[in-house]
Amino acid sequence: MIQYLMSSYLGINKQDEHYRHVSLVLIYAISCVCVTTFYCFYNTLIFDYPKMFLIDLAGTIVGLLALYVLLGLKRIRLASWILLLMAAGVVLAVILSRVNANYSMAWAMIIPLMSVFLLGYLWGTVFSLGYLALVVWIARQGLETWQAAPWDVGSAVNVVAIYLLLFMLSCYFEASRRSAHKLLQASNQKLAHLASTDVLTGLKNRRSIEDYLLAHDRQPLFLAMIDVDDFKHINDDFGHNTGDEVLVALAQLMQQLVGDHGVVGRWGGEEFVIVFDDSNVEAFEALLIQLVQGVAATGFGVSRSVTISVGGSRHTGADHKLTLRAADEALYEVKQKGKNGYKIAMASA
Ligand SMILES: Nc1nc2c(ncn2[C@@H]2O[C@H](COP(=O)(O)OP(=O)(O)OP(=O)(O)O)[C@@H](O)[C@H]2O)c(=O)[nH]1
Repeated sequence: MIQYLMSSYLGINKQDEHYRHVSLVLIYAISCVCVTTFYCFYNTLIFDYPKMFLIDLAGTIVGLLALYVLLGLKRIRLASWILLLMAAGVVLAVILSRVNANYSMAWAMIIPLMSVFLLGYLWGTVFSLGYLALVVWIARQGLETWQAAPWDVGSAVNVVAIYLLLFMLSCYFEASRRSAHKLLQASNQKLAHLASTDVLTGLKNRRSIEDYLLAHDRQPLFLAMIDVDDFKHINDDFGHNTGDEVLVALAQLMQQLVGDHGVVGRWGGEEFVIVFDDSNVEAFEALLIQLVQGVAATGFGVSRSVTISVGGSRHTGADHKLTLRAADEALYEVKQKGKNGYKIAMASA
């Protein structure tokens, strides 16, 4: 339910940096409403206590207000403040009530935890320390609640020490939560990069190119399939490592020629693909000529000419697999006709 409310009202999902913080605020607001509503019934139907009923009713109203501010107005910080002030008020009421002499101060200990979790370090610290000062001041006034544990130096030191310890613990957990989230985000980014990049050339890989085509399914584009001619001979004559170096150099050259007019990817083996971000066929054809001539004119450090065959097709967004097939068929025709050339398929997909 929490997940559903968070994603539909606030657009926050589990990967979001603020997920844990906001879910805590939401859980807290819902719990407040549930508990105070239960006590509203309890203090009327089971144990008739009109004064407490009114207090419980006020708690329910404040809880609902916090929920509205959080989910309706999307004001997370304001909702956090409302909830924290409500908790601080309840704790003060407990401390000031004469009947709670034995344990009244114990309740103050939830404030440093709640303030850091709900408001973050800065305001959590300000609120927490301000509240500690208020509690100490109340204790110093006597107020007839402290006879059971007199407010002497010893008790003051102990209360302050426990309070600060809880405050530091909450800061520690908040810090570790944030750094764990940062690490997770960094490793997710790294994984996403690895999953979409070709290890040898650093170009986009096949999956990434297909995602790119799917993401541009409404925009007319051109696509080119490129195959290095007789690459097997380069490997056979100069070795696999040199073959790799040629592929890397080819990737760089193609990226340089395409520039920011499109994206270059490695389809697999000695096959590359270019998605040309323009619907102008003349510009696309000019690029293919540049590619074929540019590769043929480059040395690549091997005593053998390196050439490419290119098949192009228009992608209108219908089905990128059809576009790829059309480009592949055009490429096959170039290979059949003697390689080192290009062809643009007439049919478009
Ligand atoms: N060095 C290197 N070679 C690769 C890599 N991937 C595929 N190859 C080689 O590329 C060659 C492709 O050979 P073929 O499919 O016969 O194609 P080709 O020799 O280019 O011939 P045509 O396509 O007809 O021009 C094979 O020898 C593969 O081993 C790679 O990452 N590095």
